[in-house]
Amino acid sequence: MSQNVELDHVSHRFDDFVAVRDVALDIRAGEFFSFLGPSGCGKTTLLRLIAGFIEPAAGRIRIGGRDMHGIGPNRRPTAMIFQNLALFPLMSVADNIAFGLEVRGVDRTTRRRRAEALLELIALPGQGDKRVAELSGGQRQRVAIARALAVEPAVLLLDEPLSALDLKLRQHLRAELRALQRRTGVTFVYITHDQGEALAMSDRVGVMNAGVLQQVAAPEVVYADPATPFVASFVGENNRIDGTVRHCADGRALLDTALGPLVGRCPAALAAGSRAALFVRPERLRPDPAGACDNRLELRVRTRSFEGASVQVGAAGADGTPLTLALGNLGELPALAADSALAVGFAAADATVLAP
Ligand SMILES: Nc1ncnc2c1ncn2[C@@H]1O[C@H](COP(=O)(O)OP(=O)(O)OP(=O)(O)O)[C@@H](O)[C@H]1O
Repeated sequence: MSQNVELDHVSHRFDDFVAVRDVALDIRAGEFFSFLGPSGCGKTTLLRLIAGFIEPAAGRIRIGGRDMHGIGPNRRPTAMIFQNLALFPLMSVADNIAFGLEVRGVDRTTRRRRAEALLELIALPGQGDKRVAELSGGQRQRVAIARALAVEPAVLLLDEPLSALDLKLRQHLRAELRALQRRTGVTFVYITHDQGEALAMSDRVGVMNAGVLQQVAAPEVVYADPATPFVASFVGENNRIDGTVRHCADGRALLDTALGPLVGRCPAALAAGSRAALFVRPERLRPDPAGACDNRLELRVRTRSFEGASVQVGAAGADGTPLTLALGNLGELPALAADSALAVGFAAADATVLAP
């Protein structure tokens, strides 16, 4: 059974330092939710607040509608998986998985049965008698997840559980973790500084910076419709062009920039004369010699790097503003010699204009 997690204006401070600032959010029952943000932004603190290792300085946390104030970690319907898995290396895999059940006084036969069912779930059937020390990194990861699921938590809290693994394995386990979450229906609250991980696995992502939750939305929305300049820059590659608002109406803003006038979508109204930044993704810029797009930039090529599926082009405007283009490797690629002129265009609908 899964439950929702309600963060009702939660704040936390360490002495004078505010680590989590007024976070208000309802994580839905059965959702895969990720908190994404740079190191030190308060993700772990938030997870520890939900787990009950620390109590919020202000605000309330409710799980399944129940106020968690004063309820210790082992009495909450949560289980947590840490970065360093803290498995017992010399114990068998089955005993590791059943450890939490043993602590709760569950009898041996039930423990064994439950461990075997979980070994099936994590695709390690019949491996219960192996020692943890005999398993690969990825297998240990799955055992740690099985151990956390053994006590049937309503909410599983995961603190960067893949960060110690190599890239290939991490990518493989992303898909597995996602499938496991779907199969069990348990609410997953995942924290990571890896945006690829958060985007690939989550139903919704909460992007954090300096203790503040900046945006909560589906991965596609966070990528295509960033709510703040921080989200626009932190999630994926982005080009930023600063300027002054000439006018803003009907969700569109015209910006005067050193690269000429540019138009983009603006999610929030901007006052004429105010400073703003236009963001456009590298894959949304394309060579546009005929000037067919809403926006046109006259650039000079600086670098060209062939990356297999795409070619990354580093370029700059007359004022030195750096821009990156990602051209899909779909046909003949332009030669783009260093220092050659390059006219680039993009659609207004593909650019977001935000107040700094
Ligand atoms: N026990 C503590 N005492 C004092 N300051 C702390 C304590 N725990 C965390 N902090 C501070 O609070 C801020 C948030 O820390 P937190 O561990 O939540 O960040 P994080 O986003 O999880 O970072 P990372 O990805 O590096 O783990 C940091 O600036 C950190 O130095």
